Amino acid sequence: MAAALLTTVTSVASRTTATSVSSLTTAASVATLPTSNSVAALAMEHTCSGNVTPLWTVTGSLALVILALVVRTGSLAGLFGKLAALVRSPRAPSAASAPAEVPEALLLQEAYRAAGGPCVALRGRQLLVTRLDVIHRVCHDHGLFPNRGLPKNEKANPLSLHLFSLEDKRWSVVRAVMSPAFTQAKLKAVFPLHATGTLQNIVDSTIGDQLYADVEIKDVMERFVTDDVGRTLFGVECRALERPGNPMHAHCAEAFSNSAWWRRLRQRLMDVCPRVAVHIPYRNSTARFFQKIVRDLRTAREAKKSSHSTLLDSMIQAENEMEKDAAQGRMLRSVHAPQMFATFRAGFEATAPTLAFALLELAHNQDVQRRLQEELDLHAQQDGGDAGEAVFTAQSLADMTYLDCVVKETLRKYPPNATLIRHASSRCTLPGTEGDEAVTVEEGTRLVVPVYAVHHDPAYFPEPEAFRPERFLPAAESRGDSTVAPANLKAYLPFGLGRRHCVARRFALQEVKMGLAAVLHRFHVSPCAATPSLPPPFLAGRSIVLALKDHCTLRVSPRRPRGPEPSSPVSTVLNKSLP
Ligand code: HEM
Repeated sequence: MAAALLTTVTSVASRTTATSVSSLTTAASVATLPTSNSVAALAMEHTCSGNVTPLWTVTGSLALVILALVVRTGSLAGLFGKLAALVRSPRAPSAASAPAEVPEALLLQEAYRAAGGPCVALRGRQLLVTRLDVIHRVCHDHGLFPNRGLPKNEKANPLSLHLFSLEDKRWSVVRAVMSPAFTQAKLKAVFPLHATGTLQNIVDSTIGDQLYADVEIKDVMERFVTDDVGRTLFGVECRALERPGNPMHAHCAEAFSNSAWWRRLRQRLMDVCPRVAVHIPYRNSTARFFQKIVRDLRTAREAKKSSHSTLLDSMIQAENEMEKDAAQGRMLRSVHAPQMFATFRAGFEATAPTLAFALLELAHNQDVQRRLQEELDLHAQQDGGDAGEAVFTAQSLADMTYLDCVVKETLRKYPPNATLIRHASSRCTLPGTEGDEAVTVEEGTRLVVPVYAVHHDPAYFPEPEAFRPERFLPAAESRGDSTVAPANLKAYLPFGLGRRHCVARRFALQEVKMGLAAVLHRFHVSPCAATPSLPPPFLAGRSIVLALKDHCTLRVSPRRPRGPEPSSPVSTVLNKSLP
């Protein structure tokens, strides 16, 4: 079945474009390279890999860009100044390792620390919101700050129609359709489908007969979440764990990478001239890839070959219910592929890094790892099996307090979405507090919430650079450990706030816990010569996502004898369409 789906997905790509197979190979080869951009950068920088964009579109767009820059800078000299700045930019390839390369989260942290009031003006029409009460006010005021206001061009990039960038009415319709897919009941139903058995087997086979193996854990986790999201949310087997370079994984990796020059140019132009930047055409084999998969899945679902109700089922059902409102039905139909793409990419950009950061910390903090493994062993026994398989029920996962603390502490120290963004829909005033003057916010201003800086503020989380899961223990279980004061928990924002908070929060937590439990119940992790020290270097660039700059290699050794291989619980619904 693995090979079958792989062939399907490849054939989807190969029918799409003559060059897409080789482009997938290229994409596969960058799958383990440092990445950049974000779920949100989906909106800022919707990237697609694949076939070569016609020369005339590139030329035309460049001419347009140059013209717009001349207009904007006022003169040719000004334009050359801007271009020189672009070339000197820390993100230009020639300056890839320039010392000036600072991740955005750290730049915002500097501004946050230096701030004297509740807001600090940033470049362009942006305000950094630094005070907690103002942050909460902004994020909860859906009337004044309903959207993120991210630049987009839906025509040039059909994948941009995902929930993160949708606005107003379209956002509320799609959000209402997606939310029920992440209820407690739905998550319980998909519980047995998590790809944890495959994850254990892959690590196992990497170690083979040796005592240990040095494993690039970031790549393994990216492939795990690709398989996991495929199974649990879409009912498909992606087999990314078994087949590195699998097209689904490759498309996500390529979309997340910053390797193409035109993508870097577009990204730089977003700073200077966003309205022009969004007109630089996108390559869209990734869009066609996801559109084709959605079509195939739709056909399979209609023929009732589905094994369980998926996120896509919810979307199709909602679309069918919109018969009375044809325009809305059409709108929903047009957003299936973007949601699917964004869902896979969110796993890639948020869930997988969380797993990698957690394992990196646990490798460096052996006492924390030991305590967590004691808890895992205890619950595995209670669940009736300790033969080397991670046997956890939904209930035992919910009962593991220390696992919960480890995940919370990981997300505090390394919030994958290191910045929240809101866009002022009209002119308004944020009332001053604690003696500060009120701040007037002009319509169209972007409000920036520096989550990373808040999470590292010792006023809320003492010794913020220490990895101390105990700080999140419930008071009754803290055994004298100092825990976060309830008032300071308002500073904990890994999934955002208000009506635009992460729609998949519960699912993401379940997936991270399942992944961690699977690895640590069976294996022990420790640092090796190639392991990054703490804090690890972060990827630089204009991105709201906090990502590891380099590989994350850890020494992994088995804790006990290995168990039998589990079989797949998911019917491969794409199977019939395979050659
Ligand atoms: C550890 C994993 C994850 C973290 C820490 C995370 C965090 C976030 C954050 C901070 C936001 C912005 C919230 C705001 O602006 O207030 C967000 C939005 C979003 N996330 Fe997640 N996320 C994670 C995983 C996922 C996954 C796996 C999915 C998809 C299945 C997902 C789908 C989304 C969507 C669609 C939005 C936009 C929501 C909207 O605008 O209505 N996230 N996420």
